[in-house]
Amino acid sequence: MKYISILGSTGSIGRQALDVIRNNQNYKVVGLSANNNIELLEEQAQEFKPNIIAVYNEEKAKILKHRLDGSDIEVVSGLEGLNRVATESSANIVLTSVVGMIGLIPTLKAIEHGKSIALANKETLVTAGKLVMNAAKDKGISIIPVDSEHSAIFQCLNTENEKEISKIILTASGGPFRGMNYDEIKDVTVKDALKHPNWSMGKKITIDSATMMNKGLEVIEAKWLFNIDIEKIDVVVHPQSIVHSMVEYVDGSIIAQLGITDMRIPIQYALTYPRRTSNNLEKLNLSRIGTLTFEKPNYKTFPCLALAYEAIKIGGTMPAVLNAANEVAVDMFLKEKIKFYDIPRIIEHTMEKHSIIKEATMDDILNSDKWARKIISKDFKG
Ligand SMILES: NC(=O)C1=CN([C@@H]2O[C@H](COP(=O)(O)OP(=O)(O)OC[C@H]3O[C@@H](n4cnc5c(N)ncnc54)[C@H](OP(=O)(O)O)[C@@H]3O)[C@@H](O)[C@H]2O)C=CC1
Ligand SMILES: CC(=O)[C@@H](O)[C@H](O)COP(=O)(O)O
Ligand SMILES: [Mn+2]
Repeated sequence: MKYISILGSTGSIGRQALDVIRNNQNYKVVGLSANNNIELLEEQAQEFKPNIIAVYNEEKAKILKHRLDGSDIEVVSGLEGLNRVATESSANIVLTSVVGMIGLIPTLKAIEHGKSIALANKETLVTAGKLVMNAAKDKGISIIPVDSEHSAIFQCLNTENEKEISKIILTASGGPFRGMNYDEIKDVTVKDALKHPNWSMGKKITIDSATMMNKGLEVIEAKWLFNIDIEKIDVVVHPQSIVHSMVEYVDGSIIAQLGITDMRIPIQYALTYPRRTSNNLEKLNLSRIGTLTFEKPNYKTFPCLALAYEAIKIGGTMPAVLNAANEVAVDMFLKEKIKFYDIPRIIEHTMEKHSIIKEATMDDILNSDKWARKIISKDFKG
């Protein structure tokens, strides 16, 4: 039996993970968490009977605590609450599926407590990849990727010699605005940007896919996860999202992982690794799909992808600044306070103003994140 805590159980990944667990008798849920959605969290708690649940929002936590009074489930709140769920003593694996850099500290705490990590929260590695991977190495714990591209690469690397890799090729759907030009995209609405062609996901990552920042964040995530030079990470647009990513070897062979667009497959793989288990999900029918196509990304129309490459090449605290600026800008776009191309404009402006710290400590990273958020509220919210 494996014991799991899920950070962000009410989100898209969290809900799908619970669905995987419903069909897998080898898992017992011991911790769950949400930000605000206490209705769903309560339902999940009643079904899975964890030892502890965390609600980030203090007021909502009080309400849920009152409702669950007399039950065996402990209700905790705030960042401290997330840390408690991440380090719950009976958990041996933690699925990090909160959105945003709020996932960083609980993930680190889980690592420090020797928990295996099933990593969906890409912002953790984007902001502090070096420190997080070093902490995992020191503790001898594994980080198994959940992000579909990284799960694919992880599977393509299995059994191969790392020295023989010539590059990693991340596939990108191109998002809802693939093939369109600046004039066609500049006035898009939030509703337009939330129409991902292939995947059903949370709002923040769906906007990231539309700007292609998602692929930029994934390039950085891949660099740290697979310990590979940024020059060896390529992006190719693959509108069908069937090839989840590829690894090219020095002899010219490319190994790819293919599958339907259902996150329950990489989630299940991360939970059952190194074994594979059967499930009731639809199987990929290649003859029905017929054609798989590939094209170059358009860095001009999607400047966020270029900004992410720039941030990781600069290194130090810059990726944390890129990430913070992106989180704030996406939130402003979702609230209809800014237009689509203001997202890369805000990120670029914030990166230009930042004085980077090269050998960054965790405090440097957290302070740079705070600095970026403050600068944006000063320069753009007036
Ligand atoms: N969805 C997908 O298919 C994929 C997602 N990912 C990555 O996985 C992560 C989660 O994405 P996704 O599931 O789509 O996101 P969602 O927005 O659907 O869910 C986010 C989860 O995090 C919780 N949360 C949000 N803010 C906070 C906070 N401040 N403190 C504590 N909890 C918080 C939410 O709680 P509440 O419900 O109460 O708001 C919810 O449980 C992201 O990093 C994303 O990039 C990676 C690959 C695919
Ligand atoms: C499902 C998943 O892993 C997402 O990150 C997805 O890849 C987003 O699609 P884009 O390729 O459009 O960014
Ligand atoms: Mn992905």
